[in-house]
Formats: sequence, structure tokens, C-alpha cells
Amino acid sequence: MEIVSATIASIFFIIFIYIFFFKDQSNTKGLPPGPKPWPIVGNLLQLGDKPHAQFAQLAETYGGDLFSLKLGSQTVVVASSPSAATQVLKTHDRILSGRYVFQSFRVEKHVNNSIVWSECNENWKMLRKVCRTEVFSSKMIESQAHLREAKAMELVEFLKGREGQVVKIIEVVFGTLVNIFGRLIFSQDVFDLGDPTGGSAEMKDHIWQMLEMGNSANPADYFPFLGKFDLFGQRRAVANCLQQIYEVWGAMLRERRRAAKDGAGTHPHHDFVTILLDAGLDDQRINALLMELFGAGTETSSATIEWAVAELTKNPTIKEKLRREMESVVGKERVKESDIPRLPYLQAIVKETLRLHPATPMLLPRRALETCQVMGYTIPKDCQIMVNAWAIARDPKIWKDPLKFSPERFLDSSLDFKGNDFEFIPFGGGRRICPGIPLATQFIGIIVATLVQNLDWSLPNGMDPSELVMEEKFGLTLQKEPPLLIVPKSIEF
Ligand code: HEM
Repeated sequence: MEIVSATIASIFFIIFIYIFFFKDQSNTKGLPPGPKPWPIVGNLLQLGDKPHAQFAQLAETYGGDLFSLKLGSQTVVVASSPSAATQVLKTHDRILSGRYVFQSFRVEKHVNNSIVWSECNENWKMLRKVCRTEVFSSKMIESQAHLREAKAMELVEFLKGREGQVVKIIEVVFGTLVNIFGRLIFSQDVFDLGDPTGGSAEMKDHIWQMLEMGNSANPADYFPFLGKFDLFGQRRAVANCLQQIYEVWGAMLRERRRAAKDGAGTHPHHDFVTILLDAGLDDQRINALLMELFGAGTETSSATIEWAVAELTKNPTIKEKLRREMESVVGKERVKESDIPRLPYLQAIVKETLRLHPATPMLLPRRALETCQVMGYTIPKDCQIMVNAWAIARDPKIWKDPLKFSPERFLDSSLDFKGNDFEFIPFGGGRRICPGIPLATQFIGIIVATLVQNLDWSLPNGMDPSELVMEEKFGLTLQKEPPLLIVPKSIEF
């Protein structure tokens, strides 16, 4: 009897929840076609750990341009062709420029001062301007080239010291990137490559924690009514972590401000903190911006470098061709960032890596600010929009042999990732295009070139490179399985 009452009560409870929280689920009029959603969960059960690949298949079923689905109570529209991407990122760029802010990151102080998560408001415009004209200006990028070159060489020396041993490449590349950022931002190393307990352990732990929290799923993203309860404490954890990071940086900012006031003159290091202080930004904004540069720049760039190393390991003839290009262009000199414009094959390798393995396969989710019509379909206000850059870059209708790693395809082509060629958009497009492109391309170029010029490597236990199976997971690839393990080998230089 009790079981019957409990079952009836549960049914009523589910119907209640359905009616009150999910009634908009039936409001699919005019939406792009898509798989039929289940009550309450929508299409969530169809979502595995590689949505970009599953979404590519769904796109084929539903006409190739736009399809829609329900993730819990959220309506999501996915653009999967260059023409659909053009509509989202260019034609309707303004109306579709809102961001869907992940529930764990809805920490008011951070979102309001954020480039990544805020709306395209006056504050966002000002921060983007500071990025364009100061932080990522060609003058700034050039003036810091020696730092990146030195850190790339430090990585090589570290790997030479591990000759014959197995190294998990993502760990050392990520550590190198975090240190480059530490130097660019506040003139300090954060990691000690050879000693996991060394470096600024506190800062390192906070950064790891933030990235891990960014990667963990939050049920409230599918059922927003859960958001205000923060059931699993994810938002509180992000807020705590941010607070701790801001305290460390706050002390440094106070010290820099004090030194400037005491007439100690300009800080001896021309780093991002100096620029942001000179630009008159307050501590809140500086903290948020620094956090975003670390967050948005380190994981994406290190994942791309790991993929480039993986592809070069799989394709030794391409690695050899790159080495020969460097020999003929820079000879016995150590490769420098200023050589990159004269190394077209290196540039083509970077582009081909970004084509096959975009670090954010579906860009960052956008949100419709108003209801609008796209390609004859209705996109309702507040609908989430994703652009499947991964699927577009592997579409056999657009690319010859799309799954083949072939840098040659970029050699006689003007195709670029700056947001004008919608078949190749690893950095997104439109007003929210990644502002870090000038820095990211320098990092990736100089690290790949320095590794290839100074080192050789193989896979552990005589494993043949053709056996190397490479899979990407959704979004950020820190936890990529299987991790790429290499055995470094010094070469004559
Ligand atoms: C391989 C490296 C990188 C990739 C693939 C990448 C990719 C992306 C993508 C796809 C977006 C979203 C664009 C859109 O919504 O249309 C984005 C936004 C952003 N990226 Fe990057 N990024 C990389 C490196 C960097 C670096 C090095 C920085 C800074 C140091 C950076 C800072 C940002 C910021 C601040 C945004 C937010 C822009 C906005 O919403 O207005 N990224 N990135």
C-alpha cells in the first residue's frame, strides 16, 4: 500500500515539476528541426562526453545547417555549416552576442568585470579595447618575444634532462605556458617544471582548481531553477577560489601602486599589470582580467601544442620537413619568434592543428538577446547558440581528405583563422572573436619550432606512431585520454 501511495505521489510530483518548470518545453514553434525531446530531460540522455561529434551526426540528420534540441529545459540551437556560422557570427552577430554564463561561474563580482562572461556592454568594450591596443598590441607582443623564446628553451632543456624517460607532455607544456603567463602578467614564474611542490605552489593550486571547476558539469545548466540553490556548492567553490586568487594578486597590486605613489618610478618590468595600472583600471577589473587571461589562454594553447606534438609524432615526414624548413631559413641560429613569418610550413602546421583539433570545439556558448529569424527559423530570446567549429572543419563537403593531417592544404591558400573564413573558425568570429589570437599563435609557433629544432622524441615501449589513437573530449582537453607520453631524445644542434 505504501509503495502504491509513494508511486502516485512521485507521479504527481513529476507532473507538478513538469508543468511549472518545463512548460516552455512544448514551445518549439518555428525552431530549427531536431530530435524529439523526452519530458523533463529533453535530449540530455543523448549527450555523451563528445557532444561535438554527436552534434555533427545530428546535423547530418537534420539538414546540415541548423538543428535544435533540449538540454533539460534549455533550448539549444547548433550551427554546423559555414553558412549557418556566418549567420550567427556575422549577419546576426549583435542579437546573438549574449553569453550563456555557466551556472558555476555566476559569481556577480566576476561576471560584471569579465570579458568572457559579460554582455557586450560599455565595460566589455573598454576591456576589449585595452586588450587590443595595449595587452595584445604588436608592440607589446614583440617586446615580450624574448620571454617566450627563453621559456620554450627551458622546456627543451627540461626534456633533454629526461632523455630516455617517459614524460606526459601536457603536464610540462601546461607548466611552461602558465610560467610564460606568470612572466607576461606579473613577471614571476608560477610552476617549477622539475618539482611539483616548487614554484608558487599556492597560486598553482588555485589555478588548477579553477580549471577543474570549469570542466565539471553543473546540473543547474540544464535545469536553471536549481541555480539559485547551488546544490553542490560549485558556485561557492568558484567564488572562494577567485577570492583566494584575488587576495594573492591584491597584495601585489597594492605593492605596485604603493611603489608608484612613493615615486619609485615605473616598475622595472614592462608586464601586463603595469599596463593595466597605467590604463587606470581598478583592482576588481584587473583581477578579473588577469584571471581570464590565465583561464582562457593557458589550457587552450597547451592543448593545441599537445595536439601538434601528437600529430608530428604520428607523421614523422612532416616533422622532418619542418626541421628542413628551419635549417634552410634560420640555419644554425636558434629559432626566434621573428623568424615565424618566414616559416610558412610551421604556420601551416599550426593552422592544420587548429583545424583538426580546435581547443573549444563548439566555441563558447552564445545567447539570443532577442527573438530573431535565422535561415527561416525562429531563434527564441535567451536560447543558447553553439557553433560546431569542429564539425565544420571536418566536413568532407568542404575539405578534401578532412581527417588527414595535411599542412600542405594551407600552403597555397589564403584561408585564415581571423574570423572571415567561416569554414575555419577555431577562434570564433564576430564581435566576440578571441582577442588572444596574436599571443596564442606566437606561443604555439615558438614552442613547436623550438621543440622540433632541438629535440627528437618517440613513443614509449617501442609503440609505433601509427598506433597512436587520439581522441578529444568536449571542450577543454586537460584530461585528454589517452594522455600523450613521449620519450625525449637529444639531437645535435
Ligand atoms: C589556441 C588557443 C586559443 C583558442 C583556440 C581560443 C579560442 C577561443 C574561442 C573559440 C573563443 C570564443 C569566441 C566566440 O565566442 O566567438 C575565445 C574567446 C576568448 N579568448 Fe581565446 N582562444 C585561445 C587562446 C587565448 C589566449 C592566449 C587568450 C588570452 C591570453 C584568450 C582570451 C580569450 C578571451 C578573453 C575570450 C572572450 C572574448 C569575448 O567574449 O569577448 N584566448 N577564445
